[in-house]
Amino acid sequence: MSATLATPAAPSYFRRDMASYRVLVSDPISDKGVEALASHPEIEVDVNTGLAPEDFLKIIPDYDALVVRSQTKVTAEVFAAAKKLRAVGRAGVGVDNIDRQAATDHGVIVMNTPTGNTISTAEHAFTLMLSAARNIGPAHTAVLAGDFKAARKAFQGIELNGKRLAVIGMGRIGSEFAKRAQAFNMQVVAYDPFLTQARADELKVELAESPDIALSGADVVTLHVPMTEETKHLLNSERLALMNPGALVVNCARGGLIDEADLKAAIDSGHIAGCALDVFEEEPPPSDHPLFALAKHIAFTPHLGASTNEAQENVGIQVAEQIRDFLATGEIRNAINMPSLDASALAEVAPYLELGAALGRLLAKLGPENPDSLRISYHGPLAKKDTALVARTALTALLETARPDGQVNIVNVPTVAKDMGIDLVESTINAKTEYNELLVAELRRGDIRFRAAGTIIGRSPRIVEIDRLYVDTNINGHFLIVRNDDRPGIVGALGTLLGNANQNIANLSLARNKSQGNALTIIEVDAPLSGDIMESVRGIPGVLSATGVTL
Ligand SMILES: NC(=O)c1ccc[n+]([C@@H]2O[C@H](COP(=O)([O-])OP(=O)(O)OC[C@H]3O[C@@H](n4cnc5c(N)ncnc54)[C@H](O)[C@@H]3O)[C@@H](O)[C@H]2O)c1
Ligand SMILES: O=C(O)[C@H](O)COP(=O)(O)O
Repeated sequence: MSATLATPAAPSYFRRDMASYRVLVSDPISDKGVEALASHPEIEVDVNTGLAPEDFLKIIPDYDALVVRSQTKVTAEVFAAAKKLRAVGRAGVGVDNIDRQAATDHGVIVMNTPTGNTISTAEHAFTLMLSAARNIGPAHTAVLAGDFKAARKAFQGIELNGKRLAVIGMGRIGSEFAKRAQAFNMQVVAYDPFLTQARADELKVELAESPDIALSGADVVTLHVPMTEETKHLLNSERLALMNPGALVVNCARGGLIDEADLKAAIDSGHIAGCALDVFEEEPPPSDHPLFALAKHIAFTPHLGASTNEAQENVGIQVAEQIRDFLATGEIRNAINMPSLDASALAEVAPYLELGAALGRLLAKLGPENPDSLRISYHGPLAKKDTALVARTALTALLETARPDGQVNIVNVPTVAKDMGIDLVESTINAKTEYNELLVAELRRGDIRFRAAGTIIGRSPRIVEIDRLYVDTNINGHFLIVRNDDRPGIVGALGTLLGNANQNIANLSLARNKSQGNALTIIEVDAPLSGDIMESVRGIPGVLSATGVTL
């Protein structure tokens, strides 16, 4: 399963220079997903599910990417051990089993597949609501046990027609649940901090301004929010008390959203009729879980919301394609810890990513030490393009000089820069420049400022300005950058010195600062310049400063 990567479409800056990638799939995903990964000639896939945490820790250092569902716990300890890891793909929605901060700190991108299991999960949640309302589970068990007659008396159901349904979390799954409930003639009220009145109108649901308002007088509540510190135990005894007597609770999102002890107490008190749960605070739940003692209006499933062939094929293939494309081309889709950049946006801004990296490396050599900010401005039509990663790329290249060996990358660079006290400031400027589009990078320490700029000519990035002097140079190669008095003979002396040192000159760019009587000379050479050559350059009369830079 390994060979050489096809011609990369992405900027080299996003890829590591390596022959192949190893991907570990540590939770079961569909065969088609595994095939989509393994079909890439450069990707070697190992499917190794159900690993004990200590075994997982032992093998994770060998992998460049990891694919999980909800079982594998990708903790800070895992990220610390996973020195080669660049990406974690979640075949599903919830990422609460992945330590997002640790991933970001270690420069690992985390992606999920947000849409692949929406319908299956909404259908499952809806099925759970119907089951609890009509006692399907307990009645089924009673029939099998020969208690047909008794069960007909015991299992009086709840009709949903006309009942008030509170949907907490009106995202993808919540919205699909609401549509199905409307087909059952339920009155839907929704709470979601990101739900606009226009969207609520479009979905024909009542918009509640708070969870309490949504729950007040509700006959059923269904939860569809992510599990976070803020949403933990969002359904507790106070909120359950707001619901109508005889109400039902449905949860197909995450167990921790409900205080299970409060729920049990509310059911025991008779205020809440029952519950339908696909997820539990602890998974698997203990077999003597207090809620399992209930006899009526209950429906429990073992986290099956996304477990259909259709959903698993969707998320398995999606995650495989996302990881494959990220490793092979740098394309970023559905990332949760950095901006995404799809294939067409990536193709459009790829030359600017290369240019941003070159400007970052240049400023690291020529700009002030101990900078407090890097300012990136986008001029002309570039200002309207998807530049989200250009500034990150420039900042990464700048900081890489201080933190080599892959310690900083486009994922963790905001955190690293913050720790170093460096602000990244971006701006867009519509005013015309000499160039159609211009990318300007300026490094500052207090009042000291140093800037460089570049543009794209054809498809080639060029540096066109250094320290406000116009130049024209390539962005890759070895350069001698000299500040010198603006008088005859200096360029000749530089050429002679380099010739004597057997250094071939590939290109030369000159810029004169007439008002100050000095000039900037940029000479591209075939090989890096040694310390001795640099000393000799600095010794040429009229040379004010000289720096050797490899971009
Ligand atoms: N049981 C399963 O197998 C299964 C399957 C898929 C998803 N899930 C869970 O369902 C959750 C929802 O999935 P989705 O695809 O609809 O996600 P989504 O991102 O489309 O929707 C989540 C919504 O919750 C809202 N929200 C966030 N905090 C909130 C709060 N405090 N109160 C109210 N709303 C809040 C968001 O604004 C968003 O609209 C996931 O986070 C996942 O944990 C479970
Ligand atoms: O968040 C999700 O996508 C669901 O909880 C599905 O989890 P699973 O992939 O472990 O079934």
